[in-house]
Amino acid sequence: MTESGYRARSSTSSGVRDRLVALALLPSWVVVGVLAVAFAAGVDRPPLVVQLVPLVASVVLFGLPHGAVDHLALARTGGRPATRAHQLRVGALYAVVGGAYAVAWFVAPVAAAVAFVILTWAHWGQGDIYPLVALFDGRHPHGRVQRALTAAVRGALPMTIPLVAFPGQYERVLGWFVAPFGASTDAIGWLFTADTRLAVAAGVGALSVLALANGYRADGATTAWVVDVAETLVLWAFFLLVPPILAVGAYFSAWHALRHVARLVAVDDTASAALERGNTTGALAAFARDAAPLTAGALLVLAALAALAPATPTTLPGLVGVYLVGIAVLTLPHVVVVTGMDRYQGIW
Ligand SMILES: CC1=C(/C=C/C(C)=C/C=C/C(C)=C/C=O)C(C)(C)CCC1
Ligand SMILES: [Fe+2]
Repeated sequence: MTESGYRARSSTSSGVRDRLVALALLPSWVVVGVLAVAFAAGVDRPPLVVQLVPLVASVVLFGLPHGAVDHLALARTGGRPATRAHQLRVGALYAVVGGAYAVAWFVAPVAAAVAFVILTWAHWGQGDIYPLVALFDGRHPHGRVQRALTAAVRGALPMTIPLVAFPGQYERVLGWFVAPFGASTDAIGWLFTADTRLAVAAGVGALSVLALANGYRADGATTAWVVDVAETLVLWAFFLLVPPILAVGAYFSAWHALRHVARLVAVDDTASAALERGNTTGALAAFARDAAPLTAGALLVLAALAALAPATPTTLPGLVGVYLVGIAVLTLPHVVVVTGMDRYQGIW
């Protein structure tokens, strides 16, 4: 255990840490940075099919697969073998928790959609704490309160800044979520008004300043704090400038999922041994092998959901909407697993 409370596996040597930064953080900075600069420079908003490319790609590229190792991840993080009984327990968690949430989409689609945004806020925020704590000096964010503050900010950026900057697109995507279940966004029209957006911008702005200032006050200008400031500013710009379907799709795979994949690599002996030898492809191949069967399984869940929805969509945006509802159902149990990993590693 380190001073930060973070418990690394013994295999997470500093060499592996540097390679994890190169594997997971550099690509995310490049993707987010290049898109932010391009749209700041006045690139035209691309047609919808182009904006959908990252979301469609996330079916096989990091997005969907990042959760498909949950049956192994928790045991590995705890340093225990992922026995068949353990895998069945994780399967049961998915069936019960995911199943209940799937039913909720049919019964109360608008509430389920709002809950999905809040769930993603929490989960994407949670996902950004591990890399900050584990891959730098371990001195920021320090302690539960600071970590919760940082997570609240990180999750808020992808879920609220698009609402501030692109309310029409935001409402449209929420419409894709609920249309297959025969609902519309009329009941939550107030969310997209100028007053609400101003309040959200002010609230998330204040939260960002508070989290970074409190981090500086408590921990000083450590490497992790400097990275946190830079990432927070870049993500603000990214979500303010880049059309949200493109931005959220790119963020999902290149930022959230890739960071989780790095974490999975660090707890897997085969993958981290490959990384230690400088074999990044080998590490990713080990992840891909572990993730392949249940990525295919998740696709079956998505197909079942599309088939059972009262108004199965036939357009690409409509299908992407159902895909994201499927992701919602899979994310709730995934959050339970990741929270377990967080606890094993002393994050919370
Ligand atoms: C696409 C999109 C949206 C929502 C995306 C969500 C909620 C994605 C969740 C993904 C998860 C939870 C992945 C698993 O880690 C918004 C913000 C409504 C509007 C802008 C475009
Ligand atoms: Fe995740």
